[in-house]
Amino acid sequence: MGGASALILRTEGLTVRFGGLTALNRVNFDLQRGEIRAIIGPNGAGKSTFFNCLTGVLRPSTGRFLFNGEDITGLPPNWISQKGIARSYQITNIFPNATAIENVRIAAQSRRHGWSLLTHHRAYRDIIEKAEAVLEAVGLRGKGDEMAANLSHGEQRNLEIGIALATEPQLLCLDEPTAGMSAAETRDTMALVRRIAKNLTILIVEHDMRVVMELAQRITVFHYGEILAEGTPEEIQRNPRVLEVYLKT
Ligand SMILES: Nc1ncnc2c1ncn2[C@@H]1O[C@H](COP(=O)(O)OP(=O)(O)OP(=O)(O)O)[C@@H](O)[C@H]1O
Repeated sequence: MGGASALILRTEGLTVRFGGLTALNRVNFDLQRGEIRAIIGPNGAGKSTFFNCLTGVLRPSTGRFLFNGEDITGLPPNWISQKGIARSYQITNIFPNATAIENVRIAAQSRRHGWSLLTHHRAYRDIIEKAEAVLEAVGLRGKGDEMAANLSHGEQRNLEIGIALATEPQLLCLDEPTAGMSAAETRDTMALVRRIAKNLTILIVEHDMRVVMELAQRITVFHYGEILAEGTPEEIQRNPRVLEVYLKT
């Protein structure tokens, strides 16, 4: 059989130290292509540090990670983005004084090398079409000309997902995508994540357990920078170690 391997991401002994503090300790983590995986764990467990390594914001102290079999440890964020890993941030990453479509278009352009408006009309048309498709995918059809600052909180969060999607990732890392959302917005965003998950692999850090249990196919639990448990939502919910250190707190 041809085609890409089932394994999209593997970390090997990923370790991050901040002075005397070990934020990630020899983490070995495998992610299958097409999965929706949640990472949970108490405050300070290392979840953000893990995302920061995968997106090139942080260089691990030791260990490495492979994306599609290629060691891309320590590459700068823009190179990692080119390889196909995108991240939607918890803290807003949008340009508030640009329109929704401009926000997505700028991200889509970052995918193209040597892009020039004057010489590549066709490419420009493609980019606009791409940006419109992305807006539609994140439920913002018809909002393209609105200033990002004027969108509701939920719409802004979905626009952030759109900005990440516009870079055409294979792996999308979502940082608390439903934080601060109303119940209705949370439901919409969960539906959105399910829709986009048909075409890519999703890694999600989320504190809202209902969201995690409903969305994720598998869950990895971090605790003090190590993987404490991994399994289906059902397995994690009845794992005594998880209950002890995490769900009860
Ligand atoms: N830049 C930094 N310098 C020093 N210590 C840091 C730095 N970033 C994170 N830490 C520490 O590393 C540990 C892991 O932090 P991290 O933010 O990865 O946890 P987390 O699981 O994402 O927590 P939360 O759920 O609160 O976001 C914590 O003890 C934190 O204080």
